[in-house]
Amino acid sequence: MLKIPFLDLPPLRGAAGTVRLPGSKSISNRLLLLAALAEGETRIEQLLDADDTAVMLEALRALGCAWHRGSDGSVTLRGLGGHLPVSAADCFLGNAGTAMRPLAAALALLAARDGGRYTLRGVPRMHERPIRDLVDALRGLGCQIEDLGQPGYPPLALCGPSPLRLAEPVRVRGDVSSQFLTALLLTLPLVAQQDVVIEVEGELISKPYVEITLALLARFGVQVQREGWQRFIIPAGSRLRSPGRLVVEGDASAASYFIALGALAASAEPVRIEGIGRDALQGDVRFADAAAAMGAEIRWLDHALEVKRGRWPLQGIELDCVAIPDAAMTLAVMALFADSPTRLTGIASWRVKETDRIAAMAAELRKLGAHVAEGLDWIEVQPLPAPAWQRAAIHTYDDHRMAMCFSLAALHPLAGAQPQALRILDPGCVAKTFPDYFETLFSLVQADPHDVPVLCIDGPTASGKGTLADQVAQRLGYAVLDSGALYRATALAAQCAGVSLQDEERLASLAATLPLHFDGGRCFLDDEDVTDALRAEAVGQGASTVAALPKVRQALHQLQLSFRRVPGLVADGRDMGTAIFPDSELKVFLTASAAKRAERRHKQLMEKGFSANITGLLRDLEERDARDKNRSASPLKPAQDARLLDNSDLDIEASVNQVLTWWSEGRPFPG
Ligand SMILES: Nc1ncnc2c1ncn2[C@@H]1O[C@H](COP(=O)(O)OP(=O)(O)OP(=O)(O)O)[C@@H](O)[C@H]1O
Ligand SMILES: Nc1ccn([C@H]2C[C@H](O)[C@@H](COP(=O)(O)O)O2)c(=O)n1
Repeated sequence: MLKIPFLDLPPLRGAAGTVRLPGSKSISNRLLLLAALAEGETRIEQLLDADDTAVMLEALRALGCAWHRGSDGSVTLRGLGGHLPVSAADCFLGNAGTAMRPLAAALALLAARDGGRYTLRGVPRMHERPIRDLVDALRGLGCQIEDLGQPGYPPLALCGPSPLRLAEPVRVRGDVSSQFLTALLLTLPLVAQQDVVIEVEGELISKPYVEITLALLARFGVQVQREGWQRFIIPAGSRLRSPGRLVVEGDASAASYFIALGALAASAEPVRIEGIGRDALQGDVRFADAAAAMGAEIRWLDHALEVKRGRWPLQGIELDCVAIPDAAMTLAVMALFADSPTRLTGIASWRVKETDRIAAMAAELRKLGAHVAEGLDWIEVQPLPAPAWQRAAIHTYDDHRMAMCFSLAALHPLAGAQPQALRILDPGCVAKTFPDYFETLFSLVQADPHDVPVLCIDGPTASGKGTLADQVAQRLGYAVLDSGALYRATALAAQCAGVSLQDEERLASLAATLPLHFDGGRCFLDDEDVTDALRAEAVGQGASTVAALPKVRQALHQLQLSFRRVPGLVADGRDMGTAIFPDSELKVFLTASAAKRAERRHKQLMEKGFSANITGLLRDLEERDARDKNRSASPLKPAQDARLLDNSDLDIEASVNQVLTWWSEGRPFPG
């Protein structure tokens, strides 16, 4: 997961491969609530593990529901059988509408029936998201609900006891959010000693989400009767009973980004999306039909779909999106790649989501250069001609879907536009529903290696290159190449195989076939973790010796180039800027006095439990400097266009900030 202020996506030109979707948010949070309220134990597999489910799980724990996570990621909940063991709790629900609405209903009804006082709060945006229609419906039933902030919005207190009035139909508006109806449907079985009737006022939106609710209630033994979409009856005696084990299907809204990716960029091999298929419960799966209408070639399978580019350019569509409100955002970005306008209607609910999505979408599409018109419940996007694409920093409004759908704009070279970086601000907001979204995207996309930015940090031993490279890479969301580790691994492998450090041929063949891989910051030769062994001074000296051999350097060249992958690379070594990535955007030559470097290395070795003598270290590093500088093959020296940074008197943070300042200066973004 990327917790960084911005992520620069390089221009992307293709896509292929397989993505396994995270569990559906809507299904996950409905199942969590049902399982917590039901009789019996429920094991939920492939539950979404993201911010919105985390706040739901924490709230359930605060309400007395015991649950545990298995090693396979499943969550098992011990159902409360409709009775809360605590009479008071304060629950923080972040910005999770799928937690706030049904919990408000459940706690209001249970407090009315059994007594108690429960409070529900969220982030500031949650306190701007209307809940009045649900609160009015619950008050109509006799529930006591206190507005703790602005009336009609969270935070709320749900209090009781108070007599419930279940004889008359409960009326709820259905034209703002279907979640109000869902909240009542999920929770009224708790008090259904008699038939309970819900009547919907206004035209119900997002009906497929209500279908999910009804299907999941059926899995918990409650068969809701309905007359069209206006009247629902929860039969007397309904009880929530655990079905035991449930599997969450993949998130259909999240699938939309990969369907669009396939439609835009998969020309040879498809993008295969696993976790939903033909019989998916979620309405957003119908996004695939909209994508097909724009030109995508889609193959439906039982539990997957495969998407390729069909018609190109895409064609604009006019679509009532009332049934696919979340996924519809992706269509607005696809519209840029079409040859006729796209008009999306029936999206009034966008105004009250994580942000005002109509306003946000229009503002950010305009930053890219698009012509956009908007109304109360519609948006119209004109195709973006190749020369009109602008370099932009996309604001994401703490809205995961803004971040995910705008990432597709990095495919602009496919529209013939000038390749340029696209900045996504606050990319970590995807944690709400898809914490690994960007990592997943990177595993599927293709870029021209020369478009993938590289930041080189070269310099003498112990100057702090590795430390600086790691921290800069973390702040940019980029990968790291510790090229010294490749020479160190060659020296270590030679030592283990009894190969002389003068035998250039054998050393080169060892280097060319090194069984080396990196995982979670650790370095492995075959299956052996050699991270610490590589740092031994003797191995460093051996590395310096083998690194002077041209054939060894040649043997490691391609391996180093292969680290240049989307979204970018920070490479540290001696010749990153001079020999391996001479076209890199920023080359830093990092130095510090020999005395400072010896001091730092001494401290570093002592901390790792190696014995070391500072005078010996100073002598060794001066010897190593001399060998690295004076060898004929790629000697240690600053590239002509390198920035020099002497960090003898700079701490790590100051060095990192200096490099990030240089980096930002070199790639300005408007706004
Ligand atoms: N600016 C700094 N101020 C103080 N200590 C630093 C600074 N930069 C790095 N260090 C410390 O110096 C030690 C050596 O740093 P590091 O391992 O990053 O150097 P290096 O240049 O990558 O070395 P090598 O080339 O041998 O791999 C580490 O313990 C690190 O924490
Ligand atoms: N690009 C590189 C990286 C490293 N070396 C050599 C020089 C060093 O003495 C040795 C170990 O590197 P370190 O881990 O200390 O950075 O490898 C090189 O020649 N070129």
